[in-house]
Amino acid sequence: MPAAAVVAAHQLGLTFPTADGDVVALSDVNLTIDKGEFVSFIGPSGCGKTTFLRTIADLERPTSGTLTVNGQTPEQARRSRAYGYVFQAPALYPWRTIEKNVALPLEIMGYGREQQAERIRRTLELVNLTGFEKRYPWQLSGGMQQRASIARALAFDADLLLMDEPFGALDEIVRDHLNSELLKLWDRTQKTICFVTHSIPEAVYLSTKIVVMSPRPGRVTDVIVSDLPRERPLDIRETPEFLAIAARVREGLRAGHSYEEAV
Ligand SMILES: Nc1ncnc2c1ncn2[C@@H]1O[C@H](COP(=O)(O)OP(=O)(O)OP(=O)(O)O)[C@@H](O)[C@H]1O
Repeated sequence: MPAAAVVAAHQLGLTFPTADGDVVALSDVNLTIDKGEFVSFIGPSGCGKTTFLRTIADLERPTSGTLTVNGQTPEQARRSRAYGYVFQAPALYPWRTIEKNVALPLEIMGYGREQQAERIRRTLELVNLTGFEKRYPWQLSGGMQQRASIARALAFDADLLLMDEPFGALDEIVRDHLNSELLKLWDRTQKTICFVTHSIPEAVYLSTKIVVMSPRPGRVTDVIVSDLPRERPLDIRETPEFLAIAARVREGLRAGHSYEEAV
């Protein structure tokens, strides 16, 4: 029997009631994410990217359809610590050192001191922050802080990593560097990654699957499976294969009339 999909959405809908009427954040979303995939969600502001991630994380409840995470309800998956979450801002505690920030979920989950130390060592090594254990967040660059928050999300070995525009606030050179590091990390750890972005090149560079979304109502307008090789040097972005996928993403965004509508 094939293993259950890591994420399976079927006719998923989520409507927020507001003072100005209902906001349909997600409408009829059908999507399957298998183990080891790197899936990017791209689309203009308000198309439901964050809401979809938050629904996987059980931070929002669907109002119609179904969503399973590792074959379980999002609530069961949350209780079994199925995922790590990385936010746009690093969200590190300024009064804690880097190692103490990474230790936080481990403390909450009751890991012993030795196990904590081992996991901190391993995850800081994965994000190339060995040697920075005793530093405070403000002593690190923005890119390093974001790597520390990725380490924190990886510390308890969740197989699923949810990343909401983790590099959106960083300059392009740092972002390029972190993108190629993230791909290596993904390759080494075999995690399943859901990644929200506004950047077409970032989505194409990172993903095995690109989910194009459109607002009002928030919906999926295209799902593009990438046939780029797993090994991706940064200059792959100049190849015809890469540009063809980028063109299809752009086309999908245009087809949703995303940028023509008045806000
Ligand atoms: N708690 C809430 N209450 C009411 N409306 C909400 C709530 N959360 C999100 N929305 C609305 O749902 C829609 C989808 O929001 P969401 O944040 O998922 O979009 P997004 O694609 O992630 O946008 P961005 O790129 O700006 O982060 C938007 O219209 C938003 O205003």
